[in-house]
Amino acid sequence: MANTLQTVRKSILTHSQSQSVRVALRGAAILNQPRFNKGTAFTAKEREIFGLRGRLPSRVNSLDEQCERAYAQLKTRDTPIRMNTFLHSMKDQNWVLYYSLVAKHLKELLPIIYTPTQGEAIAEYSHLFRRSEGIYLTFNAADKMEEDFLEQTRGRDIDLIVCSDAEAILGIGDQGVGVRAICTAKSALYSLIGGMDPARCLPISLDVGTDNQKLLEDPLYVGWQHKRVRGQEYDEFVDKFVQLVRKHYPHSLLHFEDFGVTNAYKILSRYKESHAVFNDDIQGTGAVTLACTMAAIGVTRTKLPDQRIVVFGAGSAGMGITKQLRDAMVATDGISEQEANSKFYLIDRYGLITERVEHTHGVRDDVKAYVRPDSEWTGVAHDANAEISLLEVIKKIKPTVLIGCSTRPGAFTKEAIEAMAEGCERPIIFPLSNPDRLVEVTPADANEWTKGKALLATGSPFPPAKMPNGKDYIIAECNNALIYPGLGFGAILSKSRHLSESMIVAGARRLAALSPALEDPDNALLPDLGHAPAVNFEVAVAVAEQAIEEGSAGVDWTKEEVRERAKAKTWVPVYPDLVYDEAGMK
Ligand SMILES: NC(=O)C1=CN([C@@H]2O[C@H](COP(=O)(O)OP(=O)(O)OC[C@H]3O[C@@H](n4cnc5c(N)ncnc54)[C@H](O)[C@@H]3O)[C@@H](O)[C@H]2O)C=CC1
Ligand SMILES: CC(=O)C(=O)O
Ligand SMILES: [Mg+2]
Repeated sequence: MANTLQTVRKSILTHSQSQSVRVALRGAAILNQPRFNKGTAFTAKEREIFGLRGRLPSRVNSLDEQCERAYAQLKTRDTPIRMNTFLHSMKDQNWVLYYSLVAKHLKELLPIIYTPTQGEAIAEYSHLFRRSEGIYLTFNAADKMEEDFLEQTRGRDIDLIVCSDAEAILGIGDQGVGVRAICTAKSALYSLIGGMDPARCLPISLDVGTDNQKLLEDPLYVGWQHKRVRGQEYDEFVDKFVQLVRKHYPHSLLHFEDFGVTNAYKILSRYKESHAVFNDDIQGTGAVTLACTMAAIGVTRTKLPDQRIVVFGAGSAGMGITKQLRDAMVATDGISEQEANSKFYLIDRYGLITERVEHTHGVRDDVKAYVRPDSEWTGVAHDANAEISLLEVIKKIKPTVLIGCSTRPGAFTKEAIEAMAEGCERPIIFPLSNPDRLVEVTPADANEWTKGKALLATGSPFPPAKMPNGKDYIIAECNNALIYPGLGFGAILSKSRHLSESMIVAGARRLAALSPALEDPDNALLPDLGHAPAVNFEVAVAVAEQAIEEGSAGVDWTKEEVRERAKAKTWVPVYPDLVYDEAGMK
C-alpha cells in the first residue's frame, strides 16, 4: 500500500510544471508578499526586473538549499510551540518555502503545525500574536461586514473558505479570538496535503465574543472582550456572513470548524441545500472513522451490522460518527434505519442516554433516534445519580467497538477496557479526543490491558504499542485530516453544487481501500499521515467521480478524466517564474 501511495505522489509531482506568473509588485513590496516572495531564490533575471539586486545577498539559492537552512534554523527551537511560531512566521514570509519545508518533513512537522501543538498556539493566541492573517469578522462590526470582507477579497478568486466561531476548538473549548489559529491550520492543510492553491483558500474567524473567563480577564486579549453572543443575534450574524459568501463566491466550499454542537447541526441543516457547506467535526470525522472501522472489521472479518457500538461523548464528532456508521449500514448492508440505530449505545455526561436521561435532561434532535429504552436496563447497576456508567454498559452489551469523543482523559479505565476484552475477541477501540493529553485511554494502556488484542486508532499521533510477539503495532491516526482536504478538493475540482453524503461515503471507501491492514492484520488500520497528500488525492478523485456519477458536478468531463484533471489542478510548492506586468497580480 505504501508503494502505491508513493507512486501516486510521484505522478502528481511529475505532472506539476512550473508556470509563469505575472506580478505587479517590485522591491520591498514583492519581498513582503508571501505568495510571491522567493527570498534568496529569486533568479538573477528576476532580481533585475523586480528591483531586488541591492536588496538581497548575491548568492542565488535553490528551494532545496533554502529548505535545508530553514530546517536547521527550526531545529534550534527547543520546544514544539517555539517550532510552531517559527513555522508560522515563515508562512507569513514565503508560502512556497513554508509548504515545501513542511511537506519534506511531513510526519515530523504535522504535529507541530496541527494537533497537538496548534492547540497550545490557539490557547496562547493573544500572547503569541505577531501578525494578522485572513479575515476577522467581529460581532460589534457586523454592520460593516461586507465592506470588511470585500476589502480583503476584492479581485481574488476563492474556492474555499474555512470558518469557525471558536466555541468548541479541538478538545480545548471556547478559545475566543484564538479561533484564528484553527482556521489557518485547517486551511493550510488543504494546501499542504489537499493540493489546493493557498491563494484560493481563505480562513475567516467569526468573533462573537467568548465565555472563557480567563480570556475575558486577560489584559492582552486581542479579540472582542465580551460575553459570547447567542440566540437570534448570533443566528443573524452567521446568516449575514453565509449570505455574503453566497453572493460573492457562490461556487465556493464553505468549511465549518469547531462550532458548538448545537450551532454546528443547526448551521449545517440550514444551509446544506443552498450552498456547498461542510462541517469537518461532524462529516470529516464521521468519514474518517467509517473508513477506520471498515478497516478494523476487515481484520475481524465481520460486517458493520454485526457490531455493538459504544460512542462515548455524543457531541459533534460522536454524533457525526454515529450517523455516518449508521448510514453506511443502511446503504451497504441493506438493514432498516431503525435496526441500524439499535446497534448504538451513546454515553454522554449523564451516563448512557436512556429514556430517563431524555426525560430528566432532554436530548438534542440528532440524538433522539438512539435513546435506549429504560426497560432494557432493569437489573443493571445505576450509580448514585441514577446514571449508567461505561463499565456497566460494557458488561451488559459486550461492545465490539468503543469510540471516545468526550475530551475526558482516562475515561476508558483499566476495568472498562479489560471488561471489553473479555466480551469480544478483537475489541475495536478508538479514543479520538484531541489534543493527545485529552485521550480517553492511551494506546499503550489499551494495548497492555487487552493483551495486544485491541485494534486501535487515535485522533492525535502516539508512539507504537508493543504486540505480544514483540512487533510494533502502529497506531493509526483517525484524524479528519486524513480525509477532509480530499473531500473538499474533490468537491471543488468537480465544481459540485453540494458535498453530498454519497460523495463523502465514496471518499471514505477509497480511504478504507488504502488501509495497510488489508495486507497484514497486524498493520495500522489507516495509512500513515506521512502519506496524507497521496491519500487525500485518492479521496478527491473518488469524490469527484461520485459527483459526476450522481449528476451534481458542474464539469463536462467524464469519470475517466478525473485523475488527470485532479493532477493538473493540484497545487504543489514550487517557485513559479515571475514576470513583471503592471496589470499583473498584487
Ligand atoms: N480525531 C478527530 O478527527 C477529531 C477529534 N475530535 C475530538 O473529539 C473531542 C470532542 O469534540 P466535539 O465533538 O467537537 O466536541 P463536543 O463538545 O461537541 O462534544 C463533546 C461531548 O462529550 C460530552 N462529555 C463531556 N464530558 C463527558 C463525560 N464525562 N462523559 C461522557 N461524555 C462527556 C459532552 O457533553 C459533549 O456532548 C475533542 O477532543 C475533539 O478534539 C473532534 C473532531 C475530529
Ligand atoms: C481534528 C479536529 O477537527 C478536532 O479535534 O476538532
Ligand atoms: Mg475540529
